[in-house]
Amino acid sequence: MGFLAHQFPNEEIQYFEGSWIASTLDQIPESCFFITDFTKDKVYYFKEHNTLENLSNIDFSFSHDDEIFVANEKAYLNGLQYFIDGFEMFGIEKAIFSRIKLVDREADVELNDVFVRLCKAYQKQALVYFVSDEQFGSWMGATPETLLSGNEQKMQSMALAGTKSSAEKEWTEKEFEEQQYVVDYIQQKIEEQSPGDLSVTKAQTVQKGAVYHLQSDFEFSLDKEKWNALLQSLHPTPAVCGTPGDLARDYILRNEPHERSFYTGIIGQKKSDALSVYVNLRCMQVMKKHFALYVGGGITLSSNIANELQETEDKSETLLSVIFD
Ligand SMILES: C=C(O[C@H]1C=CC=C(C(=O)O)[C@@H]1O)C(=O)O
Repeated sequence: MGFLAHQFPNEEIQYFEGSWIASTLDQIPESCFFITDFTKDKVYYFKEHNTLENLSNIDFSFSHDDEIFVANEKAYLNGLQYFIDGFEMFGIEKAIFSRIKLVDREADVELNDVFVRLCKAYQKQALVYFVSDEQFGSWMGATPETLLSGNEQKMQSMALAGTKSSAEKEWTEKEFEEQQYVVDYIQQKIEEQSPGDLSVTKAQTVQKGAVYHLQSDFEFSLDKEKWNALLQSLHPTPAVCGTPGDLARDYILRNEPHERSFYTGIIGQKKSDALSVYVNLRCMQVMKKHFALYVGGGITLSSNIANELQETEDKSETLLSVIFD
């Protein structure tokens, strides 16, 4: 049996029991909740059987600890230096490098409580979700990054990048540069679909959980027939992949020591007249004995590896603060 619980921003939590069906992004039903991995090779949509009251007393599927590779901090720093050193040779301007942070999952930490706390903490600004199935184990997250949402009147997207841990810190050129890559990419992909009236806001500082980012918002109108094409071409943006996109994608797949799985994939809901689709950030795989938190950061030639490590620690606070309430 598969499970799904979600809370879209400013909506109620909903809990379901049902089946997760393997598919492709082109073939998922017109109305469904779906999740993909980073490469979009693995796509699952949910077929609901029943609604549930909560996630208590359910026999979920969990991955075993030896199913994922976790680099320690020293290995992450060495890997990141090697990653940056290859940029010039491989023509990479920006790419995201990620790591898995493992924390113990004590037997007395109730998953239902963690999920409800996550929903309360991020009620207004994230898609909070829990998915579970024997095909992929259990995942939970609170992602603040809209990929594509809206309806036949107005569509929205978002360029979210650059991170700082406090409001007082100043942004540097590095963060403006990495966010601008995302703005340019999203703008180009939207314009390729010839929308009416595209507007893009200037980068603004926004707080998302434990960290602050630079965010630009896109608003436009687009015929429903073009939604799927835009969704396909938008992901992965340079907020989770890099520039140039194809090179960065291959570079990430060759150089990160772990599989990203659902982290930085797509997650959300399609309906016949509306879309609400996110990039899967600030998420974790719930293992038998651990929570495996996936966190990464945008790397450019001006990145400092110690600062990047700290940034992944800061981002992991979004989930850690609710696991250990
Ligand atoms: C890849 C992640 O964040 C992205 C979104 C916002 C800021 C980011 C950054 O500052 O690097 C990343 O592009 C992550 O949280 O794992």
